[in-house]
Amino acid sequence: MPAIETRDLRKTYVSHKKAPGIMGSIKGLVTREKVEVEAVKGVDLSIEQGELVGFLGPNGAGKTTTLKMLSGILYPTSGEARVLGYTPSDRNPEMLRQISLVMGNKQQLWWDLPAWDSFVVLKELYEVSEADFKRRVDHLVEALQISDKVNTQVRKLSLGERMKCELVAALLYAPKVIFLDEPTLGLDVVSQKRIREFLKQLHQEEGGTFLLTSHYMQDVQELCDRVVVIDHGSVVYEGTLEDLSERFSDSRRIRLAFSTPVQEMDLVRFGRVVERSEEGAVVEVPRAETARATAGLLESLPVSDLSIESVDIEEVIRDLFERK
Ligand SMILES: Nc1ncnc2c1ncn2[C@@H]1O[C@H](COP(=O)(O)OP(=O)(O)OP(=O)(O)O)[C@@H](O)[C@H]1O
Repeated sequence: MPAIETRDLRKTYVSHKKAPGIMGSIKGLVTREKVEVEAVKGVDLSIEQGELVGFLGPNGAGKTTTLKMLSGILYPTSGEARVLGYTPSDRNPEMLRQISLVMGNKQQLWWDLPAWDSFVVLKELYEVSEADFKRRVDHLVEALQISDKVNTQVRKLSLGERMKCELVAALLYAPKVIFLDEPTLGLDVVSQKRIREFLKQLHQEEGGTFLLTSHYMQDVQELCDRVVVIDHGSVVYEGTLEDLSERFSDSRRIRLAFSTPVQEMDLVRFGRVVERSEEGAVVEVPRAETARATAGLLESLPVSDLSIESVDIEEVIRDLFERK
């Protein structure tokens, strides 16, 4: 049985538009214009236990809405969702004890208390035994290198330190399914890297099921075996990042090393020059032209080494979203 499964999952938000000003408020008491936003439009997902899947999409694609439906925060408008065999919107306590949602832009820790106090409250809420709590928190705090921070008021912590404490809070009851919505949002590169390494280690050690959204492609590249791309509420791709690049990239990059310097004008006839130095260059060519351009470069220039690369995955995804 997959850990996460959805069939034709849909969510339409309904709100009411109010005209500006006092007159608008008064008018709104009598007539209100209804506005509907179809945030998720028939999403089918199947994620096996132990998978670490990246959930990608541009702003407003419907990622957070999907994660909220999967964690039982929002009711779907229609369709089905199953997480560990439970229907999330039933909010069965057994399911809630086995899942966790971490949101980079929301916090569950009390602002005015040290993180440790929040951990203790969560321990009671999730009925974690004293021994398990101690073992688990010690392990998480050490892995995230925040042992000297957990007794400081949360509002005095840096963004990265706070996020690490949030992760401890979300994981202290050892959930089996973890939804991570932008866990590295706004963090400096060092904290981002630490969190990535931590998640990788946690996944290796415990083999939980992770569904991760991130706008940082490095998070996705380093962590996820598989990605699901959503746009305007619908899934537009499901598979590996390599296949995504194969399918949606129309070009290839030819990386060259030269035995003697080569001028830019000698390169432009083969394709777009992306980089050039005394020692080498990178030329981007249409995918169908790769063989011809490679042969031409080898024949006419002092090439000492050559390799063909796919275009950076970040660019492929940006292109994919823009194309849509
Ligand atoms: N409470 C709400 N009421 C009305 N519309 C909403 C509400 N929450 C989200 N939306 C709309 O639903 C759509 C999907 O939003 P959602 O937050 O799920 O996207 P997202 O993919 O997580 O985006 P981002 O990457 O920017 O976080 C957007 O058009 C958004 O404006």
